[in-house]
Amino acid sequence: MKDVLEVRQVSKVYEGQRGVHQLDFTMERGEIVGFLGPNGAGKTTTMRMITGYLHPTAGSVLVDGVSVHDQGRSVRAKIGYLPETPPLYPDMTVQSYLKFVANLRDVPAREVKLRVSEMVSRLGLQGREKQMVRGLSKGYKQRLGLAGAIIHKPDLLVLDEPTSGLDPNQIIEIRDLIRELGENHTVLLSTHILPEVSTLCNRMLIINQGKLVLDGSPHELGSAMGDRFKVSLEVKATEQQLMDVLTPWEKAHGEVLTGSSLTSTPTQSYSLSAASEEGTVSESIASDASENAVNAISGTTSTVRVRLTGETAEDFREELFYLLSGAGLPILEMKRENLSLEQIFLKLTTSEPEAASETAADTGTEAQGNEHTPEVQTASERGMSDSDSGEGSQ
Ligand SMILES: Nc1ncnc2c1ncn2[C@@H]1O[C@H](COP(=O)(O)OP(=O)(O)OP(=O)(O)O)[C@@H](O)[C@H]1O
Repeated sequence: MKDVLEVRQVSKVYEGQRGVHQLDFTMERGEIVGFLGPNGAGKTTTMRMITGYLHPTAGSVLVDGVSVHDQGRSVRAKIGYLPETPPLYPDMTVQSYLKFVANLRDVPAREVKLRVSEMVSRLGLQGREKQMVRGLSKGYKQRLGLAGAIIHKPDLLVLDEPTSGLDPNQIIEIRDLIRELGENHTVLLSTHILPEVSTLCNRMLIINQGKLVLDGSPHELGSAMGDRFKVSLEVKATEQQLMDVLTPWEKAHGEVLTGSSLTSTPTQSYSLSAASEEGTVSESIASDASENAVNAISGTTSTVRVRLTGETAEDFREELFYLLSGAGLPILEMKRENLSLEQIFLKLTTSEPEAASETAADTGTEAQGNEHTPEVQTASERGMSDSDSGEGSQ
């Protein structure tokens, strides 16, 4: 499929200060791409260069194969842009503003009336045509801004934080609108709201300190970053009973436990280490035979907590459920522990500049193995590593 947008080795330097550095990505027709990054990462700079409002210091931006900066006006007709603060005129009515933008965007004179009424109904502005812009709520101003951004039927829609400052109801409305717009447009959308990316976008780009550090699908990010499937488990069993069942499970995944120490000592933490780095192992076992851990099996049982890591990102919870229930060991709790989008974002954007660039280079802006991703432990990982630190401690 032909790329609607090509961003080729684009850099922007502001008075000696780096805005963005050698950005390189493309967008296919019909994609809704989330553009994420911390404050000052370079999102607005990138969007302004894509839409032709800012000249890159180096590199080029092509829309439908034509350079935005060489072919100016004709290419800009293919682009719709909603800046973070839409350029609305408070003293115009909704209708007169839309007419004004239609003329500005070279909509043929005979089509303007029809196009304005199309926008009014598409963006849910019916009944407000004669209302002054200044009297509109923020949500309706955003709708009007969106109407202005698409009135000339652009191929590519660039939205800079379109839901920023809206209340939760307005956010839902605007997201629904963006989803609808995505049916007919290719959309690049910057946001600080991570769940917005999961619900709206089929792909996301993360930028940090002016460099692209990740390009991938929000749903496959974890596995693309080498995040293997993890669960924590609380089982009503003795450790011996549990490991009788789990050791074959580990072996089936090609792993062998070494140096395991599963002696039951109430309220003490244990660690198991894997035979290899790639280990599919129960990484940490904490036995908590406090008064809450009622002995129930054979009169000698406590509850055992265990954390299992699969070899891959494949979900093994169902298999585990049948395995343990078949062995008569009740699962009291099973919790997935994979990286959330927030944790992935933090991993990629709390790195040092050079680490960030290495990550981009390593991934080729495609997420791959996590060998070079910065080591930022999550709170739960930190918790686990505390107990892990005395490997095999008893
Ligand atoms: N006109 C300018 N002159 C000088 N430096 C600028 C200018 N505009 C942006 N910058 C710098 O370029 C970098 C990227 O800024 P940009 O506004 O693109 O980031 P952003 O990701 O959009 O941030 P935010 O999420 O806060 O809107 C920042 O270091 C910023 O200070």
